[in-house]
Amino acid sequence: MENKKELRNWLNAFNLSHPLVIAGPCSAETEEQVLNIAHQLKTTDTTAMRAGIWKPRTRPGNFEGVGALGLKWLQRAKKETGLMIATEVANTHHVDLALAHDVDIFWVGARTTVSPFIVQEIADALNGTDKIVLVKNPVNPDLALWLGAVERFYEAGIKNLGVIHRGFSTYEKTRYRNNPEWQIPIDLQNRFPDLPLILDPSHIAGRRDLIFELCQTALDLNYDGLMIETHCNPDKAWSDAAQQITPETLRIITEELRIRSTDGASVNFKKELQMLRTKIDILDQRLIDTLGERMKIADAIGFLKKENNVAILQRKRWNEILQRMTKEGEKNQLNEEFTLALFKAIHQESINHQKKVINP
Ligand SMILES: O=C(O)C(=O)C[C@]1(C(=O)O)C=C[C@@H](O)C=C1
Repeated sequence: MENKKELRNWLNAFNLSHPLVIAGPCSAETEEQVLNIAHQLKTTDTTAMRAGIWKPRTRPGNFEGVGALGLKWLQRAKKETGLMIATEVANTHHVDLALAHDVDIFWVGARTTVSPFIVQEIADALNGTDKIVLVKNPVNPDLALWLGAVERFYEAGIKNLGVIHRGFSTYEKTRYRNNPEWQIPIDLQNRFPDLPLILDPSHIAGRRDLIFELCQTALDLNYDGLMIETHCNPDKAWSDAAQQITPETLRIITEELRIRSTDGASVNFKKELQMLRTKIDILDQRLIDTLGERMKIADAIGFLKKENNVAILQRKRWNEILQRMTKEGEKNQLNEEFTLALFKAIHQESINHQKKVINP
């Protein structure tokens, strides 16, 4: 699969003056709930209503979705409001039922994207349709697996494709339910700049107070759309209550978001930007030269260790460096996590250099 302008055709056809908004409850619960939310969303920027019909839950015993019955409610919501309808499919049975109920947008969840077998089956079941298929990132931070799933749909003849960034599982507790790892969707954009990219802030945040800032970051990174969980009574939602917002909050959020242009048009902006980028280029060059010099010293230490039969890893020294550098980092307004990650990478490279010296 190669990047091409046509990948955006389905999105361009909407002719929107704002990012695409897909909104709706985590789960369809009752017909009344679905219709109530649909009518409220109709007066917002929403193009498509989402609702989970089959819910993949981490543990058994939780609410697992209303099943096919909910598709009838979605169909009615579509008829009454004109909104498109979107749901998650996780097997071919779901696909058949969603097709039979005229669902417009099919998304593949993070737990499905990890399985090439299931993705292939779903892709084959959708073959020959003109449905929009959105592929969520896999639970693990693996861009190749994510793009591989997209490619399976592409090869199966589905041309209306997009991706949804919903964050990545981590064992460590962070402020997010799923870590955004922004670098991964940025890499994805570099490879497929025309593949529509949608943010799912609800699953990244896991809590509603982070939704706005996540959406703004996405727009600052040129995302094409947002999929936001929206409920008429979020606190009483049957699943993921903490991360859902009301349609009214959705309206406020979309009104307050600042949409950026991909490049500034004014001559002054371009001049100023060029000047600042030149400064960055100079500093980047200095950084890389400095790192090169540091590795030459690591090589020299490697030779010394070899002659004296001393181990590469020197924990005491390494911890001293880490401590000193995180303090220095803070003085320079550098986030501790960043400084640690940077120096861990430098240390690893230094060890790699010494390994080559000691065991050539
Ligand atoms: O000080 C050393 O012994 C080194 O080899 C240098 C260095 C480093 O890159 O700073 C590399 C490996 C050790 O674990 C500690 C520090």
